[in-house]
Amino acid sequence: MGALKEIQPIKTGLKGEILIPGDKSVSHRSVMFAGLCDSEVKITNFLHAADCMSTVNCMRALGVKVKELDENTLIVKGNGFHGLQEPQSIIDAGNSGTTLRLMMGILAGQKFLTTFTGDASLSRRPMGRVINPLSQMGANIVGRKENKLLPITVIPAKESLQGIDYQMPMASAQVKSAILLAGMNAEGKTTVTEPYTSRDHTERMLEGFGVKLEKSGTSITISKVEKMTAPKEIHVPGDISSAAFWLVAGSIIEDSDIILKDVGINETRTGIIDVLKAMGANIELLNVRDEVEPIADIRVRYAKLHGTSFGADIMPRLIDEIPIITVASMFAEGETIITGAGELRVKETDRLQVITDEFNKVCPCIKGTQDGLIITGSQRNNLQKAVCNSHNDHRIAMALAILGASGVGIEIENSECVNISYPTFYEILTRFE
Ligand SMILES: O=C(O)C1=C[C@@H](OP(=O)(O)O)[C@@H](O)[C@H](O)C1
Ligand SMILES: C=C(OP(=O)(O)O)C(=O)O
Repeated sequence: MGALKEIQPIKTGLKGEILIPGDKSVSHRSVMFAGLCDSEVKITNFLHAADCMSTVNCMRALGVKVKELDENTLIVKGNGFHGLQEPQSIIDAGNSGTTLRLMMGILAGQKFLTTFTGDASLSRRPMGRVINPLSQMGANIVGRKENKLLPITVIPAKESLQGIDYQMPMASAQVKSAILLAGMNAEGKTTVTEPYTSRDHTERMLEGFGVKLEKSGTSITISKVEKMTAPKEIHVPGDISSAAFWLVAGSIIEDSDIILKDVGINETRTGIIDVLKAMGANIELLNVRDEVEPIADIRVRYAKLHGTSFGADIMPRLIDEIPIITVASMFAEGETIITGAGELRVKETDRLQVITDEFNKVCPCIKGTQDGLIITGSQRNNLQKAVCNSHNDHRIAMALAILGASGVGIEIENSECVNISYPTFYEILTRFE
């Protein structure tokens, strides 16, 4: 059993400012894309967390130089678009689905062999969703359980990859990105179409690297690329998925009035703000500015929340925020009904199952459905101090911590997994105890 962490209830409202650490999705992509260029790229506000370090280690194993100037500043120097080199050993993608799935796309058209492994959680997660379309393009990728699970080996394809027109069965930025990245090494055009638009960091950032994309509705088309041109510097915006914990804490802890600094507000990620506002939250965007991604400071003040309903259409815009939205719903008046969230079953854990199993120990008010949750609210005075298990899922651990801090305290087993996406999370939380 990993570390047990006790979280104390927060007695007064949250006040002051919180600087939100760099976006995980953008951090991954910044190292991957810079590593495909031949000039030095400086990456600032890089998220120094375990998942992004899996990507750094992976790119290093492929011959890319990554220097850490300090914890959050990297200098990346690749060997050009055709300059990746065969790794000398197996690459460990750790806990990171984004690392593994996007790298499969980058490696599908390479002329050398790469084998991946990962931790127990990643070894359970479905990889057929990427291996199938890449195989249709001519890639030769093998894995356990009929090419569905880690360990996975990307074998050099006998012939060049061919573009495809692929209708994705689910909205997933990782699947979309893997296909687009493979499409950069494929003959002809590669088109992906999603049921709903997922986060578009890959598309925006590739454009920033001089790659041309055509967009139409939820379809994106890419053609073969010979060279990517790196910007000199990439500034990673703050991660709204990390800000989400404070958006909810500030909304449900009485007397709170906080400002979350430098948060990315790309509209493919801001579903959490829309849902909290629909629940009556007091959230204001300040100092909105535009870089490669739009950024703002976000002011959040305590408000009386009420229940809401939402489903598949907004899900890709808040996919990682369901655990913390569940906490908000437990404090809101009335019922919250979440549908279209089946993808949560294939994250670091089956998050729908873990939410019902663990949050109900604090207050039995959540019913799991096949693709969602039904939460009975107004539980502020019905919470018990329980010992709950994160199941090594970082977003579950942080949501449990906010649930405890906003109520009567909590003990969290396997608490250290916050290092996957937000290593300073507990440090900031204890500032308010
Ligand atoms: O592309 C990305 O950076 C991510 C996409 C999402 O996964 P899916 O594409 O599997 O939905 C999200 O859950 C994950 O945290 C990061
Ligand atoms: C699902 C997540 O990440 P990944 O798929 O990259 O492991 C997450 O961070 O919640």
